[in-house]
Amino acid sequence: MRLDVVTIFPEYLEPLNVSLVGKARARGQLDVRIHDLRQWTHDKHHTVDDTPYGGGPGMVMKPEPWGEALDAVLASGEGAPVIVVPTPSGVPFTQQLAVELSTKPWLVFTPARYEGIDRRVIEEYGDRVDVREVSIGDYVLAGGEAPVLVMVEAVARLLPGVLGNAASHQDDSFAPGPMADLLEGPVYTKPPEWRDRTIPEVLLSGHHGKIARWRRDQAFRRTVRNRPDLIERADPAAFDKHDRAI
Ligand SMILES: COc1ccc(Cn2ccc3ccc(-c4cc(N)[nH]n4)cc32)cc1
Repeated sequence: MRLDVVTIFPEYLEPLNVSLVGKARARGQLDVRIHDLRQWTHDKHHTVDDTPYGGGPGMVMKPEPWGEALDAVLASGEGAPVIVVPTPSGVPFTQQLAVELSTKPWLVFTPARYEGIDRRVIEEYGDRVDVREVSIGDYVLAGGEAPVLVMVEAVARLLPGVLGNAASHQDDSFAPGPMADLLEGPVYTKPPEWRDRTIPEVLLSGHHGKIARWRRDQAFRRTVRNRPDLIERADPAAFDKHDRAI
């Protein structure tokens, strides 16, 4: 997979050089290219913003630099990428969307700042390629770079061979399967006792059936407590009489 990011803060994307994504890049599983939007400005101040038509607070990112940048990026690769535009007003970024994006050969992220990008840029490229406006949550950030870090990590970990243990994402919360739409339950490791706190006996029993049932029970309880909305939207058939008794 190729990932391009166009930003006025290239240094914000440094975390893509470390850990899971950094290792995937080093192994050649990910081709990540970070571009400074200002290289496509032509004035001495490298201007990327201007006042909004119609008035209002803040500034809007000018279309010309983005147009030159995206033309250059799209011309530098084969085929058509999916352009992902982080925005508070986008569709929710979900595990399902992460899975879909992980199947694409090329993603181009356009994290903006100020009050966002001139709408005509979205329209221009929406006429040419698949453009997705995506929100990572119902809270307001100052720009799109943090959402890019979140989305890249969520997508990269789904790529074959990127996660060390292939099973690691198969049991994910929100992934299809018996734990679908349930939150993660509690996890434990050595030592067996820490500050007078011990491990639930069932986890030491070696009885895989009981352990699986206990883990699902814990996940169900945590979901009921922290995300009852996930229970309500789930298929009732997904829960047996034991769950319903909780
Ligand atoms: C209310 O309208 C606003 C418009 C823009 C902004 C600042 N800003 C500029 C670019 C940009 C990209 C993404 C996000 C963002 C995404 C999520 N989930 N929260 N915030 C915020 C962004 C604040 C508010």
